[in-house]
Amino acid sequence: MESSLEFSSSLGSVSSLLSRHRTFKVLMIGDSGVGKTCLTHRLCAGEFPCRAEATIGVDFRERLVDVDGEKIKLQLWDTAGQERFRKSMVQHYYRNVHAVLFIYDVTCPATFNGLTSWIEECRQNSLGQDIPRFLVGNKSDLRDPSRAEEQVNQQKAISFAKFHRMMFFETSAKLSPNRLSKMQQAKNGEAPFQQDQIEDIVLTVAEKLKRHKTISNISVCNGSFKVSSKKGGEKEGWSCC
Ligand SMILES: Nc1nc2c(ncn2[C@@H]2O[C@H](COP(=O)(O)OP(=O)(O)OP(=O)(O)O)[C@@H](O)[C@H]2O)c(=O)[nH]1
Repeated sequence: MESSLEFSSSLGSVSSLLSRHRTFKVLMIGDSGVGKTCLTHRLCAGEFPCRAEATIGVDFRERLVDVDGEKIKLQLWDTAGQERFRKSMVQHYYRNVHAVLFIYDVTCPATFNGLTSWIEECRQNSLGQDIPRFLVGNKSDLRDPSRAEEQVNQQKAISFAKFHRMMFFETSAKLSPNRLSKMQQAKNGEAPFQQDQIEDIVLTVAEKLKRHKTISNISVCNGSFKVSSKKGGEKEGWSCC
């Protein structure tokens, strides 16, 4: 009896070990309105939220990814872009971060120019080039070739990413590349520029984290926790899926 109990308890611990996975904290940062919340939804749940409100404090979503047979959990921290909603949370944002996604809006150069201050804030909180960092230009569905000079030039963004040793993606949290391509082709009669799939971003981040050598102290857990998920006032101009 005793030995069968021992056997079943060791089976239990084996199955609990098998169901375990490494969890990585990934910070989503950038100016207010660039689409951090929508991208987080899209990356984790595969959909564009019908409503988007200003994030207060922080919200997070998780996504389990299989990388070469290993389950990797990405815990995406959707931070507040508005200073008044992030003040008290900054120290929580930067604790035990494994990767950062710097997000800007391709139709709003001010959000691209503002990236240096986000990089500086990371540096001040001891997050430098030693962890994987990614640059993501969002809202590519809103690109209008006839107004190219009012938008963020893709080559400029690529150079910026190279300079800061980041991987670069340009994408849309709202529309899939296939739909975008057809729409853009119909609109301009020209080939659309390369669009990155949302799924490529998820897999690239997970793969980078799995293989990253300098990341130590990675938490292994099955559960999760929540700091705050309050959302603030509705933003003007949000659109429905
Ligand atoms: N067309 C288009 N609109 C988008 C896209 N991503 C987000 N939006 C819209 O942009 C607005 C802001 O999106 P949010 O995700 O709330 O932006 P945020 O960066 O989280 O903003 P804060 O919480 O204030 O930091 C909303 O109206 C969204 O519907 C996109 O890829 N394409």
